[in-house]
Amino acid sequence: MAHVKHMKWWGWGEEDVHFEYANKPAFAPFVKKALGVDLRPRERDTIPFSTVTVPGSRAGAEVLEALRAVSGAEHMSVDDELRVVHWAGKSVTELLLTRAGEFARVPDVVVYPADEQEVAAVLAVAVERDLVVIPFGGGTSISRSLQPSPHEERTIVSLDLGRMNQVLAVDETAGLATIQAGVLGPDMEAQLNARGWTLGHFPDSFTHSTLGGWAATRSSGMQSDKYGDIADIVRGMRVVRPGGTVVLRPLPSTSTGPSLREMFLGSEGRLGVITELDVQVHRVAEHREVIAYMFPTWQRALSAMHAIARSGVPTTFARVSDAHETAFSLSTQKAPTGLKKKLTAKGQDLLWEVMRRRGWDTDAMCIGYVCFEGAKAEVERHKKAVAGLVKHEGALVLGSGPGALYDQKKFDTPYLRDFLLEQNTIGDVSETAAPWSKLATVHQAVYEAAERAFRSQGKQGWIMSHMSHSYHSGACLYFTFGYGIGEDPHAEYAVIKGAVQQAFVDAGGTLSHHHGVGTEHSPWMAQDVSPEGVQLLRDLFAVADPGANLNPGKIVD
Ligand SMILES: Cc1cc2nc3c(=O)[nH]c(=O)nc-3n(C[C@H](O)[C@H](O)[C@H](O)COP(=O)(O)OP(=O)(O)OC[C@H]3O[C@@H](n4cnc5c(N)ncnc54)[C@H](O)[C@@H]3O)c2cc1C
Repeated sequence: MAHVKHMKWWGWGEEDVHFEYANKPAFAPFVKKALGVDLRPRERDTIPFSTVTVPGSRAGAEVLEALRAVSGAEHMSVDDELRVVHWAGKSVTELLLTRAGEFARVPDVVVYPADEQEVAAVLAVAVERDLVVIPFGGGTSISRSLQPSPHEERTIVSLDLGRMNQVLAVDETAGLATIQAGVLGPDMEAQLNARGWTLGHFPDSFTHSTLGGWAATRSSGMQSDKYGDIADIVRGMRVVRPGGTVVLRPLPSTSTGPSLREMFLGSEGRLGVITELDVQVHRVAEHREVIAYMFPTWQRALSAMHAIARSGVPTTFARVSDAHETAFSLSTQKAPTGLKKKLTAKGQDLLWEVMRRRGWDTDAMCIGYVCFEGAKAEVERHKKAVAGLVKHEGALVLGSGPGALYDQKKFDTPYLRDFLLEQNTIGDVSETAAPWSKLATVHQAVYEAAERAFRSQGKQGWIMSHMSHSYHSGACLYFTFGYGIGEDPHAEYAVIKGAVQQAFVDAGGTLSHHHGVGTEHSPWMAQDVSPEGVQLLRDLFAVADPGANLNPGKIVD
C-alpha cells in the first residue's frame, strides 16, 4: 500500500538483505560442530509468492463498502500478498507455516487509517457488523500475537497503523514527545534526531517495529539500562475503543487508582487501538562508546554485571554472553582483509596467549559489552569505574574496537533465522527475567531442560545465552537455541521451546521479559501470574470487549 513499508512476506526484513557466511571462515565449522549441520551456499534469494496458495478473502461486499467509506478505496486492500504480510508475525512457527503456505485463516481485508477518527470509525463498523479487528504495527511479533485463530468464522480486519507515522510535538522543557503509534523505529528516530532528541529505545527488531507495537507488547530495547523499558518511557497515550477514546495525559507520576497506563501497556490489541503516545525523550548524547571485556567464567561475568548494576555507575547497556554465545560470536567474525584487520587478528592471537598464560579455560570465557554515553569526561570517568569493577572479577578490558563492531552488527541477527531455515535448521530465541539471586539457577535449568528436550527428539542441539537489561532486583536472560529440522517440525519445536519456557517459570523466571504473550506463551500464564490472575484478565477482556471483536484469544483465551 502506498507509503507503508512492509517486510518481505516470507521472512525477516528487506528482500535483498541476507545473512552471508562465505566471508566468515569460522562460521560453517562452528555450525557443523554445534549442530552437526553442513552449510550449503544459498540457493535462492527470494521465495516467489506464486509458490503459495492463499485462502480467498471472506469479506462481503457490504463490509468492504462500509470500510471503504471510512478510509477510501486506496487505503484498503484484499490483495493476497498484503493479506499474507499481515496474517502473522515472525515467530519460528509462523515462519514455518508461511513458507509452507499453511495459512489456515488470513485477514480478509487490510485497512490503513489516516488518523484517530478513522480508527474509531473502523471499530464502529467492526462492532456493528461483528468483525474481528487485529491492530498491526510492523508485524515483528514473535509470540503469535497477530495470527488469527484458525477457527475464526467472522470477517477479520487487519488494522495497519502505518500511515500514522509522525512525531507531532516535542515539549522541549519536559522532554516529552507526542508521537503517532504507527511510526517505525528508524522513521521516528530520524524525526526526533532532526530536533536533537532520541527515544533511546532500540529493540533488536527496531528497524521494522513501531512505537504502538512496542507499547502494546511491553517491549524492551537494548539500551533499557539508561532509557528504561517502553513501560517506563511511555508517560501518556490515547487508546481508541468501541464507543470512546481513553485519554491518559503525560504525567510524571499519578495516584489515580490502579494504573490504566500499565493496563494498556502489553494489552496486545485486546483493549483497543493505541493511536498516539506521549513518551520521554532525551537529548542525543554528546559522546558514546561501547567497551568490550572478556571474563574468565560465566559466574564471574554475572557477578561483575550485578556489581555494575549495584554501583549506580550510569551505563546505557551492560550485557554479557555466556561461553556458548561467546564461541558463536567469535565464529561470526569476518576474515581479516586489509592491513588494519590483519593487525587486529594478530592482536587477537596475542590476547589468546595472555588468557592461556593466566590459566583461563578458553572454552569457558565470556565476552561482555558496556555502553557509556554523555560528555567525554563523564564517559571516561564511568569507563574507569566499570573497569575497576570488572577487573575485580578477573576480566580483561578489550577496548572499544570489538565494542564498535558489536554496535554495528546489532540489527543484523534477525536475518540469521531465515538463512538457517533455508538450511533446514531452526534458530530461535526465548527470554526471561529473574532476580539476581536466581539468574545462575535459571540459566542452568534452561540448559538442562533444552538438552533433555534435544535428546528426547534425537537431536544434536545448541543453546546459548546472554544477560542484559539490568534492574535493581534482577536482569533478563536471553537464550538462543538451534537444531536441524526433522520429520515433524511443529511437534519437535513445541517440545523444545516448551521445555525452555517451562524451565523459566519452574526456576523462578517470567515467561517473557519483552516478547509478550500472544498465543505462543499463553499456556504459561497461570504459572506466571497465578490462576486467579488469569481469571481477572479474562474478566477484564470479557467486560471491555463483550463481542470479542478486538484481537480475541491473545494473552489469555
Ligand atoms: C527477530 C526478532 C527480534 C526481536 N527483538 C526484540 C527486542 O529486542 N525487544 C523487544 O521488546 N521485542 C523484540 N521482538 C519482538 C517484537 O519486535 C516486539 O514485540 C515489538 O514490540 C512488536 O512491534 P510491532 O510494531 O512489530 O507490532 P506487531 O508485531 O505488529 O504487533 C504486536 C502486537 O501488538 C498489537 N499492536 C500493534 N500495534 C498496536 C496499536 N497501535 N494498538 C494496539 N495494539 C497494537 C498487535 O495487535 C499485536 O498483538 C523481536 C522480534 C523478532 C522477530
